[in-house]
Amino acid sequence: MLNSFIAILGVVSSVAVLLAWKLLHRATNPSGLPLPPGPPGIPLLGNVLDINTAEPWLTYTEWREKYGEIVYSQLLGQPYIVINSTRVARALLDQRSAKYSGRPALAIYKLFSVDCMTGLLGYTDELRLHRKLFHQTLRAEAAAKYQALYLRKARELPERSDQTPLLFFRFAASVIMAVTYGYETLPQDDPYVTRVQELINIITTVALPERAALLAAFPFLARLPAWFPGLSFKGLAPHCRQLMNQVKDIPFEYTRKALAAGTAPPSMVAGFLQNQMEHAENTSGHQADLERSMKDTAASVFIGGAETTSSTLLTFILALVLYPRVQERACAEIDAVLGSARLPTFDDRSSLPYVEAVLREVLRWHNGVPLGLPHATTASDTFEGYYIPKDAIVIFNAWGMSHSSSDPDDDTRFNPDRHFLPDGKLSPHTAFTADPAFGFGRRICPGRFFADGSAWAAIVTILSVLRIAKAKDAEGKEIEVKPEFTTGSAVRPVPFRCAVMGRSAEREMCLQMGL
Ligand code: HEM
Repeated sequence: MLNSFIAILGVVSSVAVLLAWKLLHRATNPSGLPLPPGPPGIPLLGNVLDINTAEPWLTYTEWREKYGEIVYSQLLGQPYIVINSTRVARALLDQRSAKYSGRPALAIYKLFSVDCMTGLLGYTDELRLHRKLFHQTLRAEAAAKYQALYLRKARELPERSDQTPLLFFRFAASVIMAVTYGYETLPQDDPYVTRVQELINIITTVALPERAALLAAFPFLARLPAWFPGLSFKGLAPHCRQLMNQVKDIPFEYTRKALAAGTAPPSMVAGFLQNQMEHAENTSGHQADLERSMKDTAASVFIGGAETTSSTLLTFILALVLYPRVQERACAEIDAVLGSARLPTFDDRSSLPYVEAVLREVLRWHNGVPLGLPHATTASDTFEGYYIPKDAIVIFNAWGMSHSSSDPDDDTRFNPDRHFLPDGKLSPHTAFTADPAFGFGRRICPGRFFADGSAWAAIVTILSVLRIAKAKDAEGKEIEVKPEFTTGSAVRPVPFRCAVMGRSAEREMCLQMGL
């Protein structure tokens, strides 16, 4: 339906938009330099029909073979620059971040009221304020303060291991809720967690890039009713707006009340509110604005962190099922360092390099946001003889960057050994928080240190206490599992069966006794 609708609109408006685009393009390319190479496309639609919409990163990786590390394409008149190598991403997104840190202002975000989220803001003062608030709580040294919390929550995982994959979302959500609002989530059916989960489902399945491109090319569509052919997805917008408000307001008010009652533990929001109260006379003029920004930032922590962390952990379990030798080696390393009667802590981290390599490999093998979030140019630029227009959407193909060796079979293999140098030391170049999966420049993921600590705590605890294997059918035959992932802008393994068994009675005892 969406494709046919695009086609109809395309025929009607192609000539006008094509001419307008060409005029605009000529006017903004005074240098006469060529655009980066890319697929030819057809009038108006551009390259819409060339892209594998389920797994666009595969199309972009193919384009790398044909056109190179930087590719120009066009969707419905909107210029897209695809960056296919870390070399070019560092040169443009890191080193020229002043021009490459915008985000596309897409009508679909406004329609669903998610345009206030940090990840979707343009490079504005508001964004800088959000990032400052993030930095106070989530920078490397601050995130390290939560290690005890990560471990406490991770140690609840084995007890409830029959409930994967929901379990991992709840784990991520409960750590994030504690850090952001000082709120302890319920083990099941927590009302806040359920709302965020629903909101994330809507955002990741409805706000698809091709829909965004459609609304960007034809803004009037945002005003047409949801019964209009091809626009049924708009029917979810009112519910999404309502959810968004609840996700921002309810936990915020929880922390405010807890603070007033003197029962609030330290958290991002409690710290902010305390600071507001202490400096009320300085902030009175813009107190309401500041509070709105804090609400948006806090909700962005949850929305940005919960799904990404939980999909990372599900991918880890999938890797354990598919690569039992990796699991054996990681467990052997843990047993050799810990002995049998204690659980790992962050003090053990540097003595567990293979576990570290497993964590890095999870992100390299299949990260949950294969194309990251799109950047946008805020000024035109030239790079290696090519012209890059202003207001171009710039996509970095993080998946392609970690699948770029000369041996594609090796790229698709889960192999933690690739993170070791020949002398047996971990490579300094593949640190978890430096992975292209976290993005680049001024928009790099501010939650990466948090993700690093919480994911490490979860995987080392699971490896210490549990053994994950293929599930068996009624006849005792192993059920085969394929490494398949969902599609959309945020992905996770498709549901798969696995067997979860205890592997150390002594460590389980430690868990039960809270040691
Ligand atoms: C493995 C887990 C994670 C992955 C793979 C991931 C990935 C990303 C990526 C690719 C971006 C966009 C970067 C760019 O535009 O260059 C991003 C942005 C963001 N992430 Fe993460 N992230 C993860 C965990 C987290 C966590 C745990 C949090 C919060 C605690 C978080 C909060 C955010 C926010 C707020 C942004 C928007 C930043 C901005 O637009 O300036 N992320 N993340």
